[in-house]
Amino acid sequence: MSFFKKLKDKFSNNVEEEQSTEKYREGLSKTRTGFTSKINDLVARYRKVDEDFFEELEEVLLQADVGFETVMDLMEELRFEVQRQNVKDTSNVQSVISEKLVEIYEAGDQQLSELTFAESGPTVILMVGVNGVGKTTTIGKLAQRLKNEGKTVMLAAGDTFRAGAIDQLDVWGQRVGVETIKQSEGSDPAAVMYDAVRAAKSRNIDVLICDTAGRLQNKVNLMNELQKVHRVIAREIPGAPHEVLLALDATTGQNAMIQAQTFKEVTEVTGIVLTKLDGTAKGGIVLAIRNKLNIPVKFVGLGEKLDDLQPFDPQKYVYGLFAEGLDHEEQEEMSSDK
Ligand SMILES: Nc1nc2c(ncn2[C@@H]2O[C@H](COP(=O)(O)OP(=O)(O)OP(=O)(O)O)[C@@H](O)[C@H]2O)c(=O)[nH]1
Repeated sequence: MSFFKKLKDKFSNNVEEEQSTEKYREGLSKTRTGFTSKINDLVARYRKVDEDFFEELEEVLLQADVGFETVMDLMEELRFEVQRQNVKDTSNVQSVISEKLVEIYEAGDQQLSELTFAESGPTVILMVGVNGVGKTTTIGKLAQRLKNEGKTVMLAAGDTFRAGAIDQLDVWGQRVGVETIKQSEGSDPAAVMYDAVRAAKSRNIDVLICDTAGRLQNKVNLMNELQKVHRVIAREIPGAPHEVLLALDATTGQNAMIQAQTFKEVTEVTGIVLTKLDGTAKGGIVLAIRNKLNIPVKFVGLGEKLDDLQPFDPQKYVYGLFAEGLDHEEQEEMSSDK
């Protein structure tokens, strides 16, 4: 059975999983036009798997922001696998590429993409990231998702620096139907966090999501502010924050990688939310992040709608990358099963 057929089977008995897989397929359509279609061209042009084919494939992967080291690893494994399975025809290479991409992503701990929750009392999620990457939107979407799961949620307007950030978060809170703890613009973010943590505890809130300011201009200031916020939260709830999620804009490519490096240096990032993956043709950045930073991608933004924030799933991701690259035989195999 082909890789795609196995995946499709896995998700087809569950409506939610099927919808989520569909979101990936829709959200990755730009990447498919930019990256997957180039692979399809390559496959059509070469027919035979040889060294020239590998070299061109390497180039396509590099252009999709997959990242140098990941591409090198992938190419080495592909060469090995193609030989082992005696793949001669390029049309069979896609399935091998897909399998390897998932394998590379999943190397190590597979549970990493799940959120960590407190065993008792409020779970605190700290959202960090520079302005404009979609942090506020992500907080709103995440609040909605957690609420749908039956959890009580509260927001903390910790970005007291950027004009309008507090109101913007508050609007999201109202839209989702959760309370936002806030103070006036320019107030101390640590004081907001203190109020919010106390409120979350006294009201038995399950998850408190805290916004923070994302100024990168001054690394020392950023570090001081985040450390102070951390300290205040941890003093009120030992073990908190349970997650520090870094929001990165997928459309900014190499810049996103640099931001991740900087935040990694100033705070302990536990997961990445990769926003606007639907807005880039270079969706390979997911793999580069995993390989280069060794921080799990926990969520991906696949559009502007509330339910477009999806937990990251490497299998659905790879399905989204190649969804329309299935050959005729595979498509027929799948539709005859319906
Ligand atoms: N297409 C798409 N747009 C997104 C996604 N996430 C966020 N956006 C959009 O990106 C824009 C900026 O998001 P905001 O949350 O407002 O971010 P911001 O207020 O500029 O800055 P921060 O909150 O500081 O990050 C908004 O128009 C969002 O709708 C996504 O996954 N896909």
